[in-house]
Amino acid sequence: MKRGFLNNKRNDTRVPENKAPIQRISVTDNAIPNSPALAGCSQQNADREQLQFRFSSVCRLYSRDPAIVVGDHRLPSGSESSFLYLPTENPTMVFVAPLDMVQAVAEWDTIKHPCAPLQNPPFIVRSSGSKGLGMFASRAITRGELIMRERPIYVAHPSLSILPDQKHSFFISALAGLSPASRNALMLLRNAQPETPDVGMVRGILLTNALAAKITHLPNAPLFPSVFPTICRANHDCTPNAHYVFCAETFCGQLFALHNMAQGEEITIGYTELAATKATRRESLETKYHFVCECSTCCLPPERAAESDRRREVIAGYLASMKKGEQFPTGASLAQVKNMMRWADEEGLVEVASILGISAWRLARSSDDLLEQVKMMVVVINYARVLEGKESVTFQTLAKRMDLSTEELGGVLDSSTPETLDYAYLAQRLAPTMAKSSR
Ligand SMILES: C[S@@+](CC[C@H](N)C(=O)[O-])C[C@H]1O[C@@H](n2cnc3c(N)ncnc32)[C@H](O)[C@@H]1O
Repeated sequence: MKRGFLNNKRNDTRVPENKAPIQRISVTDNAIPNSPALAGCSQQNADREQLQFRFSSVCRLYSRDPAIVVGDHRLPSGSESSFLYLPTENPTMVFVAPLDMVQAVAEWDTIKHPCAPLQNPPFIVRSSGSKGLGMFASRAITRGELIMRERPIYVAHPSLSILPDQKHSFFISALAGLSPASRNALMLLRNAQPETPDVGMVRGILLTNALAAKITHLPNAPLFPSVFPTICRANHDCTPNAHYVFCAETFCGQLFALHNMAQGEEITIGYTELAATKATRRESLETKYHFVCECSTCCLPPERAAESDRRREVIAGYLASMKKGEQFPTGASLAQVKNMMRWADEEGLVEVASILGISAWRLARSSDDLLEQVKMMVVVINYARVLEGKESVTFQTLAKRMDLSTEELGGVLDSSTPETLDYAYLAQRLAPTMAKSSR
């Protein structure tokens, strides 16, 4: 048991001054939402059934609409953690963070309303053999198509998602105010983590399934580990055919198709850095997710595997030098980056190719080569459409920079072979905008 856990005499149950227009209620100990969530829920197996989802006895209701509960200061996180349940009538999501962040998110009106479910999403969830469950295309899917969009069930500040799981006390309180349906969905997810004193069942589920959410509305916020009931069923592949991206505007996780898929094909995402050798990828997957990857890239014949490793390693080196804050490493040439983009494309690594595309675009801009700038801009905008969809802020911002009418932009994007585009015409059309943006 954590030393001093029971002897903690701290009775200061004050919460910071409420700046937000949140309907704060008078704070009394044990005043927790009268949620059906307290009733406990049926679980996948006996262990899971034994968990009783109750707020810790000194969690306090801070606001009823939206429902915010200030965590018991004796919980492992200390007094900082708060739980925001949204929407209030049927809480399908809990947002776990320090109170000021919870308040900021609670003020953000759009997330109080559930996102509209996709009509007839093109997949089913079924067994994928030794991998457990997986997502499979229920019809042909086209590159760039939105496969799934859904709200997370659990979103936590990273400092609160790495807490030790002794007796599950923190997580049990965090999940207590969720609707039984949401809590069940979370508890039914796979737990691939070996049990240790610090990694119990709930934390194991979170570690196995969490995907990153970039909450752009919170300035300088880190990436929030987030758990989704369906998207988290997607298995890993070192050449995935789908891309997960979080949309802060709708507060939804989204899955986009990176390649055309046939009916019955498994829908996969990348859990780890894909611009890396097979040995590095496998080591990372084994450490974090406890499986040995046997995807088709990991099972290539030796010669092709060596070539794939060589390409991915060169790209990894380039990306690593970019991460040091450079737009492109000193001495990088456009031809070199375009060659790596071709490799990434041939490897089927769309996200990697798009990052290289941005670097190539910047190199073209620095060289004042208008035609190359336009070519790279078209490449980058096409990748943005495939990876994040036309509604995304990334795509919209890039489209704005193209300064084309919707019709012209449509022509640029719908061209199945960008090589046949009339770049000279485009360069002429875009010259004034380019001149402005490089100033
Ligand atoms: C987020 S879950 C994916 C969905 C999971 N298969 C299920 O049944 O819900 C991640 C876990 O699925 C399994 N998994 C995912 N991709 C795999 C792969 N390529 N090979 C083997 N197991 C995999 C591993 O146990 C991993 O820790």
